[in-house]
Amino acid sequence: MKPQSQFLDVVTRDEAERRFREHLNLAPLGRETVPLHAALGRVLAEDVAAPIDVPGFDRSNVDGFAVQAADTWGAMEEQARSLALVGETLAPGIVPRREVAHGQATAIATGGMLPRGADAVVMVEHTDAEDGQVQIRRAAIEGENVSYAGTDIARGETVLRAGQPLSSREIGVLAALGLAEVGVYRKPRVAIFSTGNEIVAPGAPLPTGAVYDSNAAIIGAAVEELGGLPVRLGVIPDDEALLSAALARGLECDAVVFSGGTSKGEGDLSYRVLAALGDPGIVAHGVALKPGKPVCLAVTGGKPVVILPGFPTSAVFTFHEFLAPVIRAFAGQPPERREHIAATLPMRVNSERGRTEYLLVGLVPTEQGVAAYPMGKGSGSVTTFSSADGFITIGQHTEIVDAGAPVQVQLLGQGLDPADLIFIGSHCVGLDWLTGELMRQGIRIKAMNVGSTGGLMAARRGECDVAGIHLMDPATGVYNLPLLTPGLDLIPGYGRMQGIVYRPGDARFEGLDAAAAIAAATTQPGCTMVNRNAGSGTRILIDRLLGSAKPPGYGVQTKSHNAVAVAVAQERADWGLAIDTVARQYGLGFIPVQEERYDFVVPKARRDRAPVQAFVALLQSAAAREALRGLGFALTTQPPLPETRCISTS
Ligand SMILES: Nc1nc2c(c(=O)[nH]1)N[C@H]1C(S)=C(S)[C@@H](COP(=O)(O)OP(=O)(O)OC[C@H]3O[C@@H](n4cnc5c(N)ncnc54)[C@H](O)[C@@H]3O)O[C@H]1N2
Ligand code: MOO
Repeated sequence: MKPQSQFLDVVTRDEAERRFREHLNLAPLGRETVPLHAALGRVLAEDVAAPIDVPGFDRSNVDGFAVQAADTWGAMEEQARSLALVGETLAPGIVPRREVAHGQATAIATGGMLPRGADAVVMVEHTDAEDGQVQIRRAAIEGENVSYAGTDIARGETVLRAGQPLSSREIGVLAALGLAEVGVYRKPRVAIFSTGNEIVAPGAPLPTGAVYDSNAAIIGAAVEELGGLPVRLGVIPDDEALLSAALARGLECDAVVFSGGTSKGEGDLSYRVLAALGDPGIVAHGVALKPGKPVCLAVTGGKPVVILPGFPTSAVFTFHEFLAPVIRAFAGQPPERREHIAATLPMRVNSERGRTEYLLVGLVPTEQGVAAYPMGKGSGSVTTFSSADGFITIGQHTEIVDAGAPVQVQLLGQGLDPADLIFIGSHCVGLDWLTGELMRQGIRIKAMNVGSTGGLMAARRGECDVAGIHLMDPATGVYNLPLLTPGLDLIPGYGRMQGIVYRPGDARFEGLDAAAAIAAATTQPGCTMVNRNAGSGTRILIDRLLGSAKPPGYGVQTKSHNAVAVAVAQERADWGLAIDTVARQYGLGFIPVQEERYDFVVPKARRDRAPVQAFVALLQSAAAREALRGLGFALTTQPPLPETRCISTS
């Protein structure tokens, strides 16, 4: 076997950033003029000084009569002052011709231009006009109901400054000044592509073993969010000539970013293509970061060129860490303001020594403050980044962060927006249906899938409203109920039939009952199983069925019903245990073994919260029961009576 080249120079995050920025000019790239209607979201490239006064004349704010205030003094309801009308009506846009002298008044509309001599306007409600006279029934003071010229914006005043992002409000100001176009920073053009023979553009069919290109979509949208213009070059196969050509096209833009093939494995060509760049070329390849270790940073002729690791979480993190601030600066956007909040880690976390680790977390408000749940699905996950609220940084010298440790969470969005109802526990498509219905009722839901045991722990700590669990007590064989502790209620859920899954037509299983199928599975040579993780209810059932037998594949411990089904469908294994709803999804054969209970644990202290009650009511509704039955779950025919529906332990 040919020796693998290793990362030659793994540097710290800060050192990588220093080297990268040393060769970049973090300033706007240039400016252009755009019409006002195209200015939304752009960044002003120049200070804007008002070319006119706004308003441009002394303006009446009401419909009424322009007067000299002194003429109205002493006027009251029962003691009106009579003024002579000058015989002109000042609608908006009319330039007054006649002066208002002592003892006179002019009819004026809201927005009308105040005539010479007048210094106040009396509202029409406080007057009566007839025969060329107006009776004033309320006194006015000088300036009453008048906006003087330039009070809103004075000519020459700097109203907006360079660097100001333009929202609808600023655009309104520019329009009020009569500006039809505005000078903004030009958007940096960022070339984006993905590499890998296995990467397929969304919309195309997905061959087995292939992966949809999520990185280019995430990065393209992020570039737009940062004020840049993505130039999408698509998916480039693992071919050095094609990659070089894509890079050359990319370098016509202001920056180039692509993902995959940086970790120096077989077929990882990306960094080799970058190695041909000079002035100065690659500045860092390998950063002591998790996720993101294989990120490769280069600069050529002042243009940043970055290879992101292929794994989506790693790609997004390293993009935001290194390239996002550069794109912002090129676009003239102000630097990002990063908000932190203090939280507590509910469970122990192990970290890799020698790498600064960014751990994505979901935040849950509790009585004691905020709990930060690790959302770790690994660097390969696409969903972690979108469902996390923030991340904590674990220093490169820390190996363990204990449960209960205080942590600082860097928020990904603006502020913490707590949900109305928090589910922590095991995932189930039945629960997906229920949460969808609750969301339609306007209830904001946060759901974290951490497994049954994690959910039960969260409920015990009072960190969730509802934990969906399916845990068998090994001593009694009873699901869920024996595991309750004081302070928890059990809301009965539904039954999920567990059974042996196999490929339809497999003569080793077809037509057998559970006992015969297990006997066949453990005696037929080469018949391979896929196991479940220790601690799961399904694993307990598997071990009961197998007794002392350990067939091939016993050591392969997947973490979900879906993973079992996929392994069997794709022929990495011949049989396993999963629930029938999942078996049906994957078109597998199914031999029923035993029903498991999927129930809901609710902390008593949260039982009376309106969203919890809405959940319980929904669960017991006829519509929900019908829908759950339709999904293949087992429900008792009669819902339990309200008094008995919740089984308490205290
Ligand atoms: N022997 C070692 N192997 C690996 C190391 C290591 O140090 N030694 N580092 C690991 C780390 S850390 C990471 S991160 C990954 C990154 O590897 P690459 O940048 O070379 O990425 P690929 O191998 O091309 O892909 C990884 C993974 O991501 C999927 N992928 C790629 N592009 C996309 C895309 N555009 N959209 C969605 N998913 C994508 C790809 O199919 C792979 O599954 O390397 C480790 N290995
Ligand atoms: O850096 Mo990799 O991103 O640990 O998975």
